[in-house]
Amino acid sequence: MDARSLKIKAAAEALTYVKDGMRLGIGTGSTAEEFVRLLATKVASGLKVVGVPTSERTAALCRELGVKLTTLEETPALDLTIDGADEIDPQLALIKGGGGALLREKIVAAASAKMVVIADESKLVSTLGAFPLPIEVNRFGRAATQLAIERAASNLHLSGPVTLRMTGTDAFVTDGGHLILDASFGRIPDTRALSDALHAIPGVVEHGIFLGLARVAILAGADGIRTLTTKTER
Ligand SMILES: O=C[C@H](O)[C@H](O)[C@H](O)COP(=O)(O)O
Repeated sequence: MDARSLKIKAAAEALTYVKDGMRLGIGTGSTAEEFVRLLATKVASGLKVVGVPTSERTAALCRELGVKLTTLEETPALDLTIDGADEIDPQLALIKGGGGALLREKIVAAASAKMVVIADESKLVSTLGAFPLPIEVNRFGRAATQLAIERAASNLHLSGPVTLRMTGTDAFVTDGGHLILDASFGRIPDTRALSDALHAIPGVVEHGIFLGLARVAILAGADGIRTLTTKTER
């Protein structure tokens, strides 16, 4: 089965969590887009939901397909967020931000009673970190912020290239107007320690380690769907 078919399978399973009247957080990325497409067909046949999109890209797709949107200002508490991930560990810690949407994704997930992650099973890893960690930083003082990130990582015995994300010859700019540094630290044994250390650096807006947010992971593979849940969800 090809990668897209697996994403569609995971997205279809996630749709079973969506109930009439729900306030949804709607993720970003190729897997989340498959979810939006399936959601839109349900909406067309009468399902009533409103969604907060986690990126301008997702917002545009929702508008195009007729999924009603709201904002966290109008709707500050959400029932359910469905989103993809770049890596998922067995405790459902995540790396996100491969598409640069990590800040809005984390705000939306944190505003939701439940977050369900959808992915193909290749995203499941025993320890996070093979995927370079996206770190969103303010444009001001970027080099100083990068140095502080490298020092904080070194204190945790982590090292590796930290590179400014580019699109062609220009720096990639997030929906919030910030830059992304991709940190290739390799395995991150203590994600909480790195998360706390990064949050303590002025200039770091947010990072792509998601802890304690996802409660369900729907993983599609050649043999079917596997659903992982956190202890609190069982
Ligand atoms: O910033 C982007 C998001 O965190 C995506 O959810 C993540 O990169 C996974 O994307 P995809 O489903 O395309 O692999």
